[in-house]
Amino acid sequence: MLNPRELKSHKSVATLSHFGTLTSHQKNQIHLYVETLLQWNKRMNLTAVREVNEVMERHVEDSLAILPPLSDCYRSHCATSCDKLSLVDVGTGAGLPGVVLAIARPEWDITLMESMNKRCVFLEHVVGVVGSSNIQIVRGRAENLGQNPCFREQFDVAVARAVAEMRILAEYCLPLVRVGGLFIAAKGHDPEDEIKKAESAIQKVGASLLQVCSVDSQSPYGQRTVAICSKDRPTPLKYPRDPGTPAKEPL
Ligand SMILES: C[S@@+](CC[C@H](N)C(=O)[O-])C[C@H]1O[C@@H](n2cnc3c(N)ncnc32)[C@H](O)[C@@H]1O
Repeated sequence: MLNPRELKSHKSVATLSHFGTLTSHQKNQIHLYVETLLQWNKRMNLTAVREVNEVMERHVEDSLAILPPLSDCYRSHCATSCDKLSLVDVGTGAGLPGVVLAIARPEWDITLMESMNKRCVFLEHVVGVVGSSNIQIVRGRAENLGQNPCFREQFDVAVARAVAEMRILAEYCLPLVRVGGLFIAAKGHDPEDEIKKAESAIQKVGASLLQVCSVDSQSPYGQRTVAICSKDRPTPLKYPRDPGTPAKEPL
């Protein structure tokens, strides 16, 4: 079993700037999460990353790096504090960034949305191991859940990381966000072309692009950026379209 001392002895932990801001209880929860992820990864495909340090840098830091721009933008754009908010992580996979955000912000209500059953089984297990009571897991496709009144326009914030290109993400995520809320897409370096192509899709689902910001230029795995959209008006009922729509083109 990994313990915090073992992790601290790795050189690269010194560069884990966001992780360093967590309490020791939260760090322990992250260690349990990473350990369980790597154990389960031996028998199911959850991540291509195999080493603890790489999981910490690529996945944990990448997830935590979303928090400063999210909090800043929420405070300024939504004119309210982000002490309490509801957040949905669309296409969470192994729980990224959702589980990490739930650990870092135990006062937020986090919904993990994932279409693959076996990944949801892992999520149920790891949430129990970590002991986070602020997480709910919803199995299904965002396109279907976005038409369900239990989820449609119910969240203050939607996030997505490594799920699809921005045009597609706009249709998956923005119908879930309440008017006045935010959608945050975690992207790699140079997302400008992808974001430009998505402008019309973002507008069609009732939103606008607020900002694209670089969040961590120090990462050894390349620059991280987040694109932030604000939900300005209700999404027209025809969106999101059914995933079975024949020959569906991105918006
Ligand atoms: C490449 S993985 C990325 C997972 C995670 N967000 C991460 O950053 O590691 C994409 C995940 O999104 C899920 N997914 C793709 N399309 C989806 C949809 N329309 N609704 C819900 N989940 C979806 C897939 O099943 C997969 O687990």
